[in-house]
Amino acid sequence: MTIEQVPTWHQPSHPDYIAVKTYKSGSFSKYATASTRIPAGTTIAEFSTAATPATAKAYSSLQVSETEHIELNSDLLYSNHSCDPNVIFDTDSQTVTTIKDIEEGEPITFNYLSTEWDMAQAFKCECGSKKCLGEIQGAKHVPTKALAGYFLNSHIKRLLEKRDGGLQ
Ligand SMILES: C[S@@+](CC[C@H](N)C(=O)[O-])C[C@H]1O[C@@H](n2cnc3c(N)ncnc32)[C@H](O)[C@@H]1O
Repeated sequence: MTIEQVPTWHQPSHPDYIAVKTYKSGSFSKYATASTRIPAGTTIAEFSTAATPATAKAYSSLQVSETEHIELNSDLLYSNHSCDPNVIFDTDSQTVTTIKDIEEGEPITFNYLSTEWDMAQAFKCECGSKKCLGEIQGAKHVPTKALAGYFLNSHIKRLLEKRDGGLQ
């Protein structure tokens, strides 16, 4: 298992929108929540500000192109995956935007399959959504039709097209 990253940034990094909470003991127990009610369509962060190139993909990195990964170096790291997410990480504009109204205290989640092709560390999803996809390993491991209806970043669309002709 990849070692958890010790925060090197000033916390909280995005207090206007994000409060980090802990929900269990042990590894990977932190999660980002809304520090206030956030309406749909709100850009809550620009991740280029603090991000640095990742030397290797890791549980903490975000894939931003077919070959590049970054470390976010902010509380955005604690955004968990959901198969029914409420924000998108747009790697072209390098912004995080809400796609639903999010109530104060609600987890901030995005679809890791929208950024990650073949993850360094797979996990069994605990999002609890009715449409939960189960094991999350990256878009490479998911049938194309299961990704229909999700926001996908341009590099994931290109990789799907190379794999099997794109969304069908
Ligand atoms: C970038 S971290 C997200 C923050 C993480 N919860 C933490 O405390 O560092 C990604 C890791 O969080 C866990 N994780 C994220 N979303 C999850 C989910 N829906 N179900 C189970 N584990 C999840 C997995 O261990 C994953 O490798």
